[in-house]
Amino acid sequence: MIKARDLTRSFKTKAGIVEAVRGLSLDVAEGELVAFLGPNGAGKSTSVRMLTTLLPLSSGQATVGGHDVAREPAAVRRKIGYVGQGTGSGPYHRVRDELVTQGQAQRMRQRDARRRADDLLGMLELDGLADRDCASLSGGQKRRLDVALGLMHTPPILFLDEPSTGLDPHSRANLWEHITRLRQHSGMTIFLTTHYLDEADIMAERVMIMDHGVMIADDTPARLKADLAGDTIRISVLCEDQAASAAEIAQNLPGARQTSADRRDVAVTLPDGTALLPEFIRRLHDAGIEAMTASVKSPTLDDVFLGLTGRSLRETAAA
Ligand SMILES: Nc1ncnc2c1ncn2[C@@H]1O[C@H](COP(=O)(O)OP(=O)(O)OP(=O)(O)O)[C@@H](O)[C@H]1O
Repeated sequence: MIKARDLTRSFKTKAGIVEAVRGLSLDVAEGELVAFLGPNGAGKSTSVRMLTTLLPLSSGQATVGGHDVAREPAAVRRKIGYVGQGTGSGPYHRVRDELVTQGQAQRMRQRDARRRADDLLGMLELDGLADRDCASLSGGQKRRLDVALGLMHTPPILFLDEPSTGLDPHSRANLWEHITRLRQHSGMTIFLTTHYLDEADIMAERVMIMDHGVMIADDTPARLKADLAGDTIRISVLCEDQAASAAEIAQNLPGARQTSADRRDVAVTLPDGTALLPEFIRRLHDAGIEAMTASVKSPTLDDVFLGLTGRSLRETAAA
């Protein structure tokens, strides 16, 4: 559904050339939900803007919905819905009118646009708000209207650029409930950029991570976490002088990657912590060391980014 090969995009600025995207290649199959992650300035929006025909490519090639983004931009636009960060509705228009106007801009007949608007209002639970001014909607309702606007022409591919930024956790969950339901209903392909790592982890079947204009990882969240981060077992021992021996035992566990000892606490990162914890406790016991506390922590996508770059995505985003 989406295919890109060696996409590049640079910008001329007063300070020199900014290479925002440097040789991006990706494939997204029909019906997939893919999340695009990366710190600020990684090149995500530039990539999405190229794929959605909003920005010309510097070089490379991309097809979306079977059409070349550079040579057939109008055909691409018919195949995609785009919900950007600042997309939106005119504040003084009524919700249903806004949808119908959008449909007509997409060359739908008025009758079809009205019917589609009513369907989407129902699916996104906005039907009670059809006659309200857009300006009076809550943040969550507004985002659902943005999604409805992007879907008026029934596109098979939906680009969502940070759809839930600024929403409270309840509204985020609610938006995702609706997007999931729409997807089950229509089998849409969804390309999502988000700053919320938990959102990407839970919602996406595949995660692509960008950094400094290049793709540095592309896999399912589960495989990324198992291959690039791993579980962390933490134990505490009775006294500080046992910690170094405990760390040595930890380092010899199958697949152990990284161990650390801090006073009475020892941590080890390895592929399957839950399965290896009893073995670790047994080896400690054989060496005359008792674990006073023990826990296993599953990795997050932030641990994956940290493993790849040595930086935390959360902290980079906050900075
Ligand atoms: N029109 C432009 N002119 C000059 N530089 C630009 C322009 N658009 C983007 N850039 C630069 O290109 C790089 C990538 O920006 P981009 O917006 O694609 O990153 P991003 O990953 O989407 O970041 P964010 O998460 O903050 O939205 C940044 O260094 C940015 O400053």
